[in-house]
Amino acid sequence: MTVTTVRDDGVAAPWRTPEFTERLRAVAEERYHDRHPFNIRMHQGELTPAELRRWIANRFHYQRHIPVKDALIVAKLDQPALRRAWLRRIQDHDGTADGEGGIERWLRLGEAVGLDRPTLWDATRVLPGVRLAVEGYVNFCRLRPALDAVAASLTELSAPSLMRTRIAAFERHYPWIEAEGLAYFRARIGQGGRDSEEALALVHAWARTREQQERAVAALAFKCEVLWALLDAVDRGGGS
Ligand SMILES: O=C(O)c1cc(C(=O)O)c2c(n1)C(=O)C(=O)c1cc(C(=O)O)[nH]c1-2
Repeated sequence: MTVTTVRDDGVAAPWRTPEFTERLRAVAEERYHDRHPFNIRMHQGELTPAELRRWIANRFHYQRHIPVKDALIVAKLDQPALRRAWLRRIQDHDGTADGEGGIERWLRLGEAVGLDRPTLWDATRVLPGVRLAVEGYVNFCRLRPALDAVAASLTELSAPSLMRTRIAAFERHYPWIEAEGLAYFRARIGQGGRDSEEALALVHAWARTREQQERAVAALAFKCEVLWALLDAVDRGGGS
């Protein structure tokens, strides 16, 4: 039970840092897509090759838009040090030259399951629900203040643990996928841990009032829904 302190002016006092952190972590854990039935089936080794290909082709649509939404966040930052830190995320995905970066690693994952690059880039396999979920996330970061957009990225608090589970599941249940194809997930363990700690520090610095703290928690809940809706669409399937 948490006690809500209301000040004399009737405005709820801000949560102290440990309670605020606890609330953010609770959302990132309890509503995270590692609990989605599709991910559970993936981890139990129950996905068919066609289902894995469907997930990889549709998740590419998310991956290719992450640097786009990060560029929208950079445009909201007015300090060189903040922009420098956030620009590194774009570099993680795009690399500094052709043949590098997270998008390249995801394309190689696609090739490891038999999806060629043009098929991933032309987006013909992208399901309507996935398109909407990704657009919802990009537009959220376009239209909301930096606090909300950065707080939404905090799903990454739970991502490193999911990456470890996923790598173990792929090695055990889907040996037909070459180990080299899993490089994307291996790289994300370190990147996700570092990104989420940096984002958490920014959210703590910027959310000074209870209203701002509640906005941050709501932004994170929204992002959990984006990831959940994306997997709902992939789970349901349809199309090729
Ligand atoms: O595979 C996943 O389950 C997963 C989840 C998330 C996430 O929690 O948002 C990201 C990623 N992967 C990812 O690869 C990634 O680059 C990434 C960036 C972000 C973000 O919101 O800025 N989330 C995620």
